[in-house]
Amino acid sequence: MVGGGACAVCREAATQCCSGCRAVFYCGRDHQRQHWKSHRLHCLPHRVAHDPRLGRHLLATRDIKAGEVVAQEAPVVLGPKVVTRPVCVGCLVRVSETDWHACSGCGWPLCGPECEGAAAHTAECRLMRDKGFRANLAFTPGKKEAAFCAIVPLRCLLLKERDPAKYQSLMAMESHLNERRKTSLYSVYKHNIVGFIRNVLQLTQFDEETILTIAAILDTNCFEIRKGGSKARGVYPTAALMAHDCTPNTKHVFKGSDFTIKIIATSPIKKGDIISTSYTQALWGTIARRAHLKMSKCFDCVCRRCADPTEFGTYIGAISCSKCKSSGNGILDPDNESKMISTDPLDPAAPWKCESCEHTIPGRQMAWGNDAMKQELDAVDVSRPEALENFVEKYISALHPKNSFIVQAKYALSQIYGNGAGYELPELPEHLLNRKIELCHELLELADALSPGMSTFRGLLLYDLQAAMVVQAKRDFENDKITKQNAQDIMGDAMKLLQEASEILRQDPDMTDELQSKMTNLAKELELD
Ligand SMILES: C[S@@+](CC[C@H](N)C(=O)[O-])C[C@H]1O[C@@H](n2cnc3c(N)ncnc32)[C@H](O)[C@@H]1O
Repeated sequence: MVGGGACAVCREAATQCCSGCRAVFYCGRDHQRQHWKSHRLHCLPHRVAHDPRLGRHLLATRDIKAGEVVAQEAPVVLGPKVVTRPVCVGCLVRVSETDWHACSGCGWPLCGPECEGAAAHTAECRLMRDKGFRANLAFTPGKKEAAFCAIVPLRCLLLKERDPAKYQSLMAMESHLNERRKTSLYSVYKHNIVGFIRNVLQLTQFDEETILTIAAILDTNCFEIRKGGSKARGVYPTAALMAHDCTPNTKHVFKGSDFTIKIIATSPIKKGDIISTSYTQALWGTIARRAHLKMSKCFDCVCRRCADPTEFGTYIGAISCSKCKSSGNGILDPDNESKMISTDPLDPAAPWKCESCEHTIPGRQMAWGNDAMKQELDAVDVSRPEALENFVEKYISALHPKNSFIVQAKYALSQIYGNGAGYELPELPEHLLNRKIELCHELLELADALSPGMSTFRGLLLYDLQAAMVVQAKRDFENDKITKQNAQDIMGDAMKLLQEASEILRQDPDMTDELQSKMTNLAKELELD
């Protein structure tokens, strides 16, 4: 029981609350029973808890099944990311760098005149017009821009008058401003965000501290939104309370034009368990994930995956042991699978040691090596499969086939083969079709360990794999390589994968139509004329 409120039925002062959500109060059992019929539709299975390490977080108030909706809410504020390719400030869809509509009121990019009156944009547009400010922007094709960084902080500040309750709920969020203030990013924010709001728009009623606090609240709490052609960020007060875990038990999707977030359990969550999300990338090794979480969210992750030097047996952060690979006479043994792992993954300074010999590497050296590999992979043109294949070939022996950098390149390849322009499944040559299937199997094995259950990552891989299997089976049958029975067996297996993928992805609005038509087509193809 937390605090008190008004009884949901009679509005009298009440101290008993619903044990499911703890958000609704009752004066007694009769009114609680009476209210249950309507409340059960809204009673979500979480409550807010607090602990010294996590701060506020969400706990399950009952057992939750995989696939169940845990929470759903509209954003309190929405807008472009800090650094982004140009987007429409009305509906947040990507716009072409060279062909966009300048808002007649303030000059900011819109996708077209129809977004001139977009609700998200009207208040700031009026303000800029009143202040005589007009944005004069030019964008370079393919380049991300920092010009949009002040839009969301401005929208937050404008809430103070337009919707004080929302402003208060925003200002109550964690900011980590003291840690962030010392960073070079916040020196840039002082110039770009504080300068724009206080000097350009003359909103001098907001001091530097308030503006930077808002920027820090956004950096700590925003969800990155990717939906259809839109890329944006938004604050969702309940969803933002979810703690991070590198193997989270939820995923989220965004629905509708208001980008409502829907949080869905990816694995069964027991009553009393922490409801978690991931603030980082599943395919990064522990060094990269922990450094990213420290820099972007100001904490040291100590989750089960981070604490396990093998990362659940995947060895995704490990590298091959160079001593075991070279047999002493200068000849490399490509089949030697000995790996170096951290002696204490929660301590970045701890040495790394081979599992089979006494060879060690200082922790700092591993961190530098990771930075160097990251730079090398970032420099690869990910739209060119040959460049990615060269990267894999160059490093697969020194790293190992399931090392994070190799796996990231393999994931990019699995996306291009079968989906990229010029690499669509029906036209894919046999060797690339085989490669696609091999990559999907390898990545699925990793997903089973690192993003298990109903994660979007697993769902998309299952979906991709079945599509490739169907094309391969049809081709092999047409070329008399397999019998009709063999082909139908493979298609039957593909149908099972598609059913699982559909179960996982059915809540994703971007996938619903495609899944339905795939199921219908595959059911027809099972006939094989
Ligand atoms: C999006 S907020 C979550 C809500 C926050 N705990 C609060 O009290 O407002 C993110 C912050 O929560 C804390 N946090 C979340 N997950 C954590 C974890 N696994 N370990 C330590 N701190 C965590 C960190 O302070 C992080 O910057």
